[in-house]
Amino acid sequence: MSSGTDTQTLEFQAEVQQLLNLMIHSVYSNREVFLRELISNASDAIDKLRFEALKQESLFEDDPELKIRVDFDAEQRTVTITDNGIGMDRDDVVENLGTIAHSGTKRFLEQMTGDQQKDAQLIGQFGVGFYSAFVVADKVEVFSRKAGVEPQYGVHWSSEGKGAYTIETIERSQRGTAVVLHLPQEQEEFCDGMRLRHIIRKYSDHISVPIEMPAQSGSAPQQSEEKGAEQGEEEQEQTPQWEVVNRASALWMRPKSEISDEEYKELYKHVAHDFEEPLTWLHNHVEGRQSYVSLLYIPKRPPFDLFEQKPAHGVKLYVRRVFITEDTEHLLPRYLRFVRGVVDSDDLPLNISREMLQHNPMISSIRSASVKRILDRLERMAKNEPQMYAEFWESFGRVLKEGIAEDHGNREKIAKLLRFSSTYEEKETPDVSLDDYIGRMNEGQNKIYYVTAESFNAARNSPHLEVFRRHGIEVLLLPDPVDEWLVAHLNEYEGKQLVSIAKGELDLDQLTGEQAEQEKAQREEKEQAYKDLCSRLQEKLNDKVSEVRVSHRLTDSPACLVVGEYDFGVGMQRLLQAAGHNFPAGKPALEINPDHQLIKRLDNEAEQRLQDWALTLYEQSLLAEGGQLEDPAAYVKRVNSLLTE
Ligand SMILES: Nc1ncnc2c1ncn2[C@@H]1O[C@H](COP(=O)(O)OP(=O)(O)OP(=O)(O)O)[C@@H](O)[C@H]1O
Repeated sequence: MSSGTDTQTLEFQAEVQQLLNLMIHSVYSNREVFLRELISNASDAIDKLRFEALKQESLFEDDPELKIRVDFDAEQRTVTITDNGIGMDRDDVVENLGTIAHSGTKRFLEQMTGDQQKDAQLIGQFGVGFYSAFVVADKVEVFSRKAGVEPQYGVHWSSEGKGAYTIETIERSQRGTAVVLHLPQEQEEFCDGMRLRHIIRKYSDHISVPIEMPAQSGSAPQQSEEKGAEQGEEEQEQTPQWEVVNRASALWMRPKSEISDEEYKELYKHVAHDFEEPLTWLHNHVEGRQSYVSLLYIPKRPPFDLFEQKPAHGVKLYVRRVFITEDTEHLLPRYLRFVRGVVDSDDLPLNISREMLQHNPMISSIRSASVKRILDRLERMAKNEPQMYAEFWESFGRVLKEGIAEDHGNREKIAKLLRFSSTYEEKETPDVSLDDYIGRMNEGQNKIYYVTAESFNAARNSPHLEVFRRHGIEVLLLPDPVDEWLVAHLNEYEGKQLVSIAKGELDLDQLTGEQAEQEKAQREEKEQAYKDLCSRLQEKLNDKVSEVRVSHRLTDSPACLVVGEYDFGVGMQRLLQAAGHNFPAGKPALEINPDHQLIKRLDNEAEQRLQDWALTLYEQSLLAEGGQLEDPAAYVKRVNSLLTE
C-alpha cells in the first residue's frame, strides 16, 4: 500500500508536543479509554459523511453501509480502528493531527503543575481525543482517504509521538480512516478480542453506528489494513467473520426506562468530549405539534473555553438520527452554553442548513422548551439536592447570572436560582438565595440590600455596611464583576426592590422602628452642627465630589463615597472604562461620619490643613471602594505630613 510519494517529516505544533509528552509519560490510570476516544472520532466522521451525503449522495461511493471496525493482531501487537466515514486529505491530516485548534488548549496546558497525579486528573478533565492513542501505543499510523476524492490521494501518517510525524500520499481505495496502534509488549493485554469487546461494550455501546469485530466463533479474519485496501471494499463486505458488538442504535431514541445510568454517562462523554461524568441529565421524548427527543446534560465542571467568544462544543442537532451540526447558539441561549447533549427532530427538513437554524420556528420552540426544562431541573435540584446544586453553582453560577440580562422572559426563574454571600453568615461560598434573604427580612423591611465590591473581603469590610450591621439588617455581598451587570438588570425580585447600599441617600427610618424618631432628631442636629464643615470640605473637593454631607451609614469609618442612585457603582465604572467605554461618570458624594474623632477635629483646622485632610479623606474613601488613586505618591506624602505635624 505504501506506494508513498511526497514523504514529508513534519514537527508537531509545540502544544501537541506538550500534550504527547503528557500522554506518553502520563500516569493516567484508565488506559483503556483510548479505544473510546478513537471510536468516538470514527463515529463523528461517519456522522459528518452522512450529513454531507444528504447533498451529494455520490460520497457514499459503493460503500453505503456505514460502520466502524475494530481489529487486532496479537502477533504483530497491533489494534486497528477503521471507519468508512468522511476521511481526511493530506491538509486535513496535517491540520487535525499535527496542530490543535482548541482555543482552551493553551489554558489547559498552562494549568499543568508538573505534579503527575494532578496533571493526570487534569488530562482526564480535558480529554485529548486522538492523542490518547499514545497512552497505550508507541507508534501510531493513520491511513485515510477523504470521501469523494480519487484513490491516489490517500494519505498515510505515522508517528512515534516524539516531536515529529511523517506524512505521505498513498493509494487507498477504501474511503475513511484506519488508525493502527502499535503496542509495546507491556500493553499487549489490549491485543485480545475479549478485552476489546468488553471495552467497547463498556464505553461505546451507545454509538449509533455498528461497531464490528472479528467473529469469536469463526476464525478471525487476518485482514490487516494493507490487505483491506488492496482487496477493496467488495471483498470486505463479503467477509462473513465480522460481528456487531455494540447495540448500534441511537441511545436517546430508547425509552428512558431501558437506559442505565452507565449508558447515559458514556453517551455524555462522547457528545460532550468530556472524560468526567455529568452532574445530571434530562431526557425527553416530545410528541405533539412537533416531535423530537432531547437528551441534555449538565456537566460537572466548566470546559476550558467557557468564557471564550466561540465555544468549541454545544448541543448536537440530529434530524431523524442524521447528525446535522453541533450548535452553539441557536438551540440554547448563551447563558446555558455549558449544557451538552443531543436534540433529534422528526420534523425539521434534512437539508436544514446552519444559517436556517436562526429563523426556524421549530428551533425556537425546541429552544424555549429546553430552557424551561433546564431551569425547572435546576430549581428542583436546588430544592431537593442542595449539595449537587452547590456544585453546579460553583461551576456555572457566573454564566447563569448572565441570563438575568439575556433572558427577560425567564428572569424571575433565573433570579430564584441565584446564590450569594451575605452578611448573615459571611461565608465566601455563595449559598444565600433571594428567597432565603426575603425569609429573613426584618419587620418593615421591603428592600433587598446589596453591596458590590472587587473581592469578598472588600465587600465584607465595606464602610457602607456599618449602619446595617448596627441595625442587624442582612446585606448581600457581591464580589463578582458580573454582579454589577446582574444588579443593573435585576431591579426587583418578588416585588422587593434591590438596592445598593453604596448608592443614593439611605432611608432606613421605616426599619429602625422606635429608635427612628430619636435618631432622626439627632441626625438633624448633627447635620446642622456640621453644615459649615461640609461646605468648607466641598469647596476643597469641588472637582471631585458632587456634595459633602453628614452620613447616616457610618459608625467606624470617617468617610465614604456614595454614587448617585442611577449611576454605575465605582467598580462598574472602572470595568467600563477598562473596556474602553467613555461615559460621563457622575461625581460621587462624600459622606462624613460626625461621630468620628477625625471629623470632630477637622472643624478647627486651618484652611491649608483642611485642604490636605479633605483630599486625604476623599482618597481613603476611594481606596476603601477598591478604587485607584490618580497620584499615589502625592497621597503618601500628604498622609506622612499629616502624621508628623
Ligand atoms: N477517524 C477520523 N476520521 C476523520 N477525521 C478524524 C478522525 N479522527 C480524528 N479526526 C479529525 O481530527 C480532529 C482531531 O481529533 P481529536 O480527537 O484530537 O479532537 P476532537 O475529536 O476534535 O476533540 P476532543 O479532543 O474534544 O475529542 C477531529 O476534530 C477530526 O477532524
